[in-house]
Amino acid sequence: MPSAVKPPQTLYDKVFQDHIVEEKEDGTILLYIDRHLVHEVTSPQAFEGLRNAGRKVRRPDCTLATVDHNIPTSSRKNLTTTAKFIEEADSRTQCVTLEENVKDFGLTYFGLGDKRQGIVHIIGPEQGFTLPGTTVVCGDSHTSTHGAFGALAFGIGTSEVEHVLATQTLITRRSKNMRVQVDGQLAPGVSSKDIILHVIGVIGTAGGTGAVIEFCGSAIRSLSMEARMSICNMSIEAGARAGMVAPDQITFDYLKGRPLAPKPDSPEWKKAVAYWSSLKSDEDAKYDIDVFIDCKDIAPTVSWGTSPQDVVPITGVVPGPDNFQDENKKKACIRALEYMGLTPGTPMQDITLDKVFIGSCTNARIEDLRAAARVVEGKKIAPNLKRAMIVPGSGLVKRQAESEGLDKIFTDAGFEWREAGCSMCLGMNPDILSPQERCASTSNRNFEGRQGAGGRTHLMSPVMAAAAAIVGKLADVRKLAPQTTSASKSSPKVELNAHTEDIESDDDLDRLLDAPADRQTRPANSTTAPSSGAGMPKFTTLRGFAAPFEISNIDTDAIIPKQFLKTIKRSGLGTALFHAWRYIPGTDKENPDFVLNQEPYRKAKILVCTGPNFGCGSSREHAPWALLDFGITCVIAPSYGDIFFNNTFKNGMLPLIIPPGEALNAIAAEAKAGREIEVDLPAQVIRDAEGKEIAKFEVEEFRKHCLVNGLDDIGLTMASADKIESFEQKRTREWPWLDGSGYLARHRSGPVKVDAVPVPTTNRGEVIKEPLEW
Ligand SMILES: CC(C)[C@H](C(=O)O)[C@@H](O)C(=O)O
Ligand code: SF4
Repeated sequence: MPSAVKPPQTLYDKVFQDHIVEEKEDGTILLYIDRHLVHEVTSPQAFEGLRNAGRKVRRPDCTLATVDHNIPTSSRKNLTTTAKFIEEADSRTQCVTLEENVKDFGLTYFGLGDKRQGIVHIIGPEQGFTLPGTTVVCGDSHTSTHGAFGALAFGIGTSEVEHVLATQTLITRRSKNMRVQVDGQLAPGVSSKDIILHVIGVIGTAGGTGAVIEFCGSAIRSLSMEARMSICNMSIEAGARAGMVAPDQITFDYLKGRPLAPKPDSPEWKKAVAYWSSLKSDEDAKYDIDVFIDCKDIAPTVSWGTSPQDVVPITGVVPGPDNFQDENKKKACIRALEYMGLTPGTPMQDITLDKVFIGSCTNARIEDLRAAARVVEGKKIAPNLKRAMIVPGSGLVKRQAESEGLDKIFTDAGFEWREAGCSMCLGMNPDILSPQERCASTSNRNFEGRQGAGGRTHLMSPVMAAAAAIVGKLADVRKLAPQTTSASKSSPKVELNAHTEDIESDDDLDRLLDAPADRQTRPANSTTAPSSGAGMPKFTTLRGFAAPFEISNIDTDAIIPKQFLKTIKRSGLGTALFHAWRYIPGTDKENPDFVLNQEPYRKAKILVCTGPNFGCGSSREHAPWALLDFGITCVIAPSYGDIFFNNTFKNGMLPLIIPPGEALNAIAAEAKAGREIEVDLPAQVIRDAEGKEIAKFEVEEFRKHCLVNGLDDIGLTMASADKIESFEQKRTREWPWLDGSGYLARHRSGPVKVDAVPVPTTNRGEVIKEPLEW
């Protein structure tokens, strides 16, 4: 008798299914997390929460931490300690706090003095920490990058960081399945960055909302891992929860020999490859959304506006409001043109630049630097440029590039050659744009003020940024380097060898990686900041003024700009809320035109947005913290960025989805008239000031239950400890390579030796001589 036929599954379905610890009837799922990456910006409040509740990190062996966002990218020649090296006080505090936390909780950490340090989404894959079929999370929206390995990887907020640290699980629900199939051959000068910019141009920044995108098709299959990572990286800009690519031989070749991957050709490696090979979508698998793209329609692409969907081919012109049908889009276009200082109809190639930035977790891998260097070689950057920077994604990328002489090509051309970090991608460190400066950037976000208050960002690929640097304007790389074939088409070898720098003995390893176990139970610091350990405030009925907003795609950079992310507390962010809009630029004077500076909205408890996609972009939980601190506990909008949506619930706030139409208009009308409204969560209705019902709303049962009762997620999950434990036993049996066996084994009795340290070689196979000292 044939066994019961299983319905066809997608890649996402398979990985998700293999991580379910517990499933409730209402669809709430406790999901096991295999890999947790941690950085300095989104973790301090999470560790503080653990301390306050006297909790430990459940799986230090599955957790890897580094500093990347805040650090200067200047030379580290004179580095002695982080505390002395970082001049800016708040940045220093965040980095030093992470150092204390990794020591106290016994975590593996790549600090400033470690050549493996780098952007969190670059070091995970580089070390083989990211593996196919795993669940990977980080308090960072671009965690989607790791989906390139066939991992289910997504960004989370700080409350969820704390949840994962404490329980190694997350409470979640199934996402929709979306397929983006890209077929054909990429034309010369066109790379994976152009694919993803083009896709976002087609589907929009809310196109992937609520979905996990599987990228497939002949063009995707031909891409290297680096190129696939650039695509999955920007799934978040397409509004998706995550992006994934089915693992294949290219994936396995990339992973072979990485320190944290199973040892090459061992029985474990073979077992892992067999499992990884099964992670393909079944032929008849169903997708909720399907998008087909033909490579012949993709040209080198650049952004013109302040949203990643504002893209045109480099041969195009700046669009105007007449190019859009939708009223929201017309308004967004007018606003973007004004911010960007552009006139409709201007040829893109006539736009003059001030700065060029080649870096970020999208495009700072070795392949990106090689491609850019090919365009730049033997040329000089244009004299009108004030600054052109290359910021490698990790210390290892930097070393590899230097061993190939790429640094020389760049510096000869007039570029600065920097140390690894996030740098001008978001400018939390000193690398920023001045107001009105215009930058060609290989990063992923062109939001207002993203690279510096008033700064203007144009997104593009590394070869296009390199071409722009030479010309001094946005430029078509095909004119400059007609032979440039897409680097992304080349099938990769393991060229960037992973090192275990400075570890020569077991003692070194202990020094670097292991904190004594007793440190983990350090008593709680006293603090007034709320944390999940302290429980959540209850939400039942809320009556108050609602502030009306008509803007689309209000991103979390706008809700709270980067300069306010340097806090290690959750409180006190109310004055920073909508900072760039709320105050006259460069002053602390209120902008009288901004709604929250007007009566009665200074006392608003609710925010009503008639445009879609509220809270898109970064995972910063500082956005709900700022709203909360201002006094806003409920947001009403047609749709949300996924991570922001989650983050609000974790803070006892209610984000309501009300589709465009009569009900939303009625709420907005009450808001604009300055009349109070009432949000009744138990009854799921909204009433006007007279008590007349003006809208009904849906809310997930479990979330409602937690809000109404003020329940703490972590406490709830801890009650399922036995289920987590038995899931872990199964995991050890079926996927033994997932118990951290590299730097910090879970059940180690003595120091762990790091196996599989390959000899570093250049792309021509020549052995690199050690050491390249700073
Ligand atoms: C700081 C962090 C929360 C943020 C993110 O989640 O994306 C950052 O990496 C960004 O790119 O804006
Ligand atoms: S998007 Fe930019 S700031 Fe965010 S992790 Fe990547 S490099 Fe860092």
